[in-house]
Amino acid sequence: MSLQKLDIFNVRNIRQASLQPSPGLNLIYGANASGKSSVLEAIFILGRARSFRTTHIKQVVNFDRNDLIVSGKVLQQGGRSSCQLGVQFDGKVSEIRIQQLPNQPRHLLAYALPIQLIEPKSYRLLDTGPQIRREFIDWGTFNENEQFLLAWRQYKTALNQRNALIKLKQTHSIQVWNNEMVNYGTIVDQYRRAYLQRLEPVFQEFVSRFLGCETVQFDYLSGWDSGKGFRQSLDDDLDRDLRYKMTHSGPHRADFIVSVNNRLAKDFVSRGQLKLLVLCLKLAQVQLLSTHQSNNVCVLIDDFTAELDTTKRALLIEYLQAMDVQVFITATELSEYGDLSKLNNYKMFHVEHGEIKQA
Ligand SMILES: Nc1ncnc2c1ncn2[C@@H]1O[C@H](COP(=O)(O)OP(=O)(O)OP(=O)(O)O)[C@@H](O)[C@H]1O
Repeated sequence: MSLQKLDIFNVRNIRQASLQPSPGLNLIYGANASGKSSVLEAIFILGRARSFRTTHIKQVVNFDRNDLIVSGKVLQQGGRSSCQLGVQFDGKVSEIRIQQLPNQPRHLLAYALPIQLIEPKSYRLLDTGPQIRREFIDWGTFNENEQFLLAWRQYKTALNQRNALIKLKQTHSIQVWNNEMVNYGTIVDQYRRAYLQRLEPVFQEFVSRFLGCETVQFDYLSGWDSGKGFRQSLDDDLDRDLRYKMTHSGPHRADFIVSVNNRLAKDFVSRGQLKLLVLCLKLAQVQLLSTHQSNNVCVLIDDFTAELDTTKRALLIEYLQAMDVQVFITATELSEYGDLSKLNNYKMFHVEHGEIKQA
């Protein structure tokens, strides 16, 4: 998969731009506030129908306009087929078009253009609550296996029904939803565990390259008391659930822990190491997916590498090239990535006051 053409209208300070990116590395460079991150934001919108910088896409629309459009052509199956994608926001609602068909669901967009984003806030993956780590596992599991989404949706439906009964304190039919939750929740749990098991050795490889000979380990927490099992936990939790009007046990409360040399990573590694660990986690996901389905991910790296030293930056570029994925990376100076002339398949785009030109 690679984005062969990208058209942007009214995304932040970019009024209109058209790019034909390289299927390999794309370096987006320019001064501060020129619009580099906005290019990445536009690509993210094309793959997710939302922004990664704001919860309200309305803020992304150019100040002087009422709507934004991002469209693009994605080459699939090594260029044997292509798919036309479009996302339009008219100030009130977003519309997704796939192959000119209007009102398409978000998950089809996400499958057509899988995006891995690495940006300054990514370090939160190991530093804040579990929601962001569940999203991390689910991104990988979702892209690897379409069955995961089906199981997850059935689980969410059962959870919502159970929560509705709990709020009304109507417990007579709660077992029906407990059964559904256990059934689909167990499937979700198995997919996630299997995914993390495959990811762990790939992560270890990246950690060895970027951080040295540290030993890393994942521990997945299912979201219920493992000694009791899911069903028993639901039964035992009922009083507490009724009191707090919510279901406390289940894969919606899952988490995973990253340990380095048998210690909880977030509690003892330095800020710089934490960022490198997150980088390794994200690269491991990309590597795993691109082994599974050739050239399958579009990687966006925004303002993340500023804190990496020159050697690590060069290493990053080297691995990204070896993975054969499409990459968009922002930089204020061209020299930040050293001598790029030895690379194959790269293009540079200069951004100035929202105008983008291939350099
Ligand atoms: N809705 C909007 N309409 C028009 N311009 C906007 C809007 N939102 C933000 N801007 C402006 O767009 C410009 C580009 O922002 P962007 O974050 O893309 O720049 P950047 O090149 O990534 O900067 P930096 O290197 O500092 O991160 C900024 O001047 C910003 O103030």
